[in-house]
Amino acid sequence: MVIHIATDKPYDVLVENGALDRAGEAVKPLFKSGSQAMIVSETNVFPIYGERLTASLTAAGFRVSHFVFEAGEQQKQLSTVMRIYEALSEHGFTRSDFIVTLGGGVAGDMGGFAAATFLRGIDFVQVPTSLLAQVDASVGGKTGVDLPFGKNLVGAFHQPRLVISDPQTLSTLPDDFFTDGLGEVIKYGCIMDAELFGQLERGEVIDRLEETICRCVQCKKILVEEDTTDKGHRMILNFGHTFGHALEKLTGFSALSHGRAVGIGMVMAGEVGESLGITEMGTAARIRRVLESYGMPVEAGYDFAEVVEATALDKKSFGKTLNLILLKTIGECVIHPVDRSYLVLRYKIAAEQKRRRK
Ligand SMILES: NC(=O)c1ccc[n+]([C@@H]2O[C@H](COP(=O)([O-])OP(=O)(O)OC[C@H]3O[C@@H](n4cnc5c(N)ncnc54)[C@H](O)[C@@H]3O)[C@@H](O)[C@H]2O)c1
Ligand SMILES: O=C(O)C(=O)C[C@@H](O)[C@H](O)[C@H](O)COP(=O)(O)O
Ligand SMILES: [Zn+2]
Repeated sequence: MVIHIATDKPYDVLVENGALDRAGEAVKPLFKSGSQAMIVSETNVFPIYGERLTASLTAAGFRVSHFVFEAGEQQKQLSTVMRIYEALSEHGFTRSDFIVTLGGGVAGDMGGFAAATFLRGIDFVQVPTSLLAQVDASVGGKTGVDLPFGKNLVGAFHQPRLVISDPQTLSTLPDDFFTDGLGEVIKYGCIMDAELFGQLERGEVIDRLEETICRCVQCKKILVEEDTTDKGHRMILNFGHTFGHALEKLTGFSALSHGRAVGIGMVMAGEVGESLGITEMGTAARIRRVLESYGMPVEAGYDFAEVVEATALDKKSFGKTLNLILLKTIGECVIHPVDRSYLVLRYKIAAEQKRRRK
């Protein structure tokens, strides 16, 4: 299936079994013959898929090099980007050359950021290989890296020229990371696709993987086309992320992976929404149950005030006001501005009331 993303610089998302081996022919019409392509990938994925991707791009007439970094979120930082710049410089990359990111969201975000900034912007193509990257990270042009002060704090909007998603690559994805991808799938169900949420509750999505990937990309397409630079409605894609990103920061970007952190963040956002009278009662419990059914954690393990404090640099904050993404009900979202201190107070009162009711 091909999903067209009609942003200022439009592009296609190709979701197709076997697409990896057809990457060269898919990319060929987009770039001049003889251009250079650098595959930016990491130590788990490149050994499995690097050779096939290189062969396909070479057969299409491109000169192919690669940059491979140590896998993991902890490498999603500026020092790794610096090493990508070095590699691009050594190979004499010019503005007619391009990067091909191969891997999960880490390779995509960081390789995309290198592309956004090297020579003030060169093109890139995403070849996502994790569920999380196929359903979410490879689409929409958010690129960037983490800082010790917070998640994705340095970045740029830079849309890829093409996304090549091959669901067959998920056959080698470790179960734990597959589960992580489900965290973002659950998010799509929560924010705008109640039917998808129902499928998740009934345990139906794993047998319909290709359909699920396309369904999530279709949701993201709507939001990215409407609000490419994340100033308005696109912010709902951050449901669960305010608290999730805070938890990733508190755990040093190592102990808690993105999908799981977002899962806990969605439960927290559900509870906050209920305590503010915005979210239909029982919604947080539904999110909690669905996460638990896929073996995901649901408790933060931190005091609520500490988590709120760690949201200080959230990109949806304006001064002391934090734009929280809350649900009205499953499948329906609102952007709700709150004062941080009020949030802590209101949450404490609701928790106390809940404790007394028990
Ligand atoms: N830009 C966006 O819109 C966006 C959206 C969501 C998440 N993200 C970012 O994405 C990152 C998380 O992505 P992720 O979960 O893919 O993490 P990841 O890139 O670290 O990949 C997860 C793990 O799976 C391994 N892996 C990936 N594909 C594999 C395959 N096919 N076979 C074997 N191993 C494979 C990786 O080596 C890694 O160990 C976070 O940094 C998050 O902030 C970005
Ligand atoms: O594409 C978006 O918009 C998203 O918010 C998708 C999120 O799943 C993703 O984790 C994104 O990287 C969050 O970006 P941030 O800029 O809010 O850190
Ligand atoms: Zn996310």
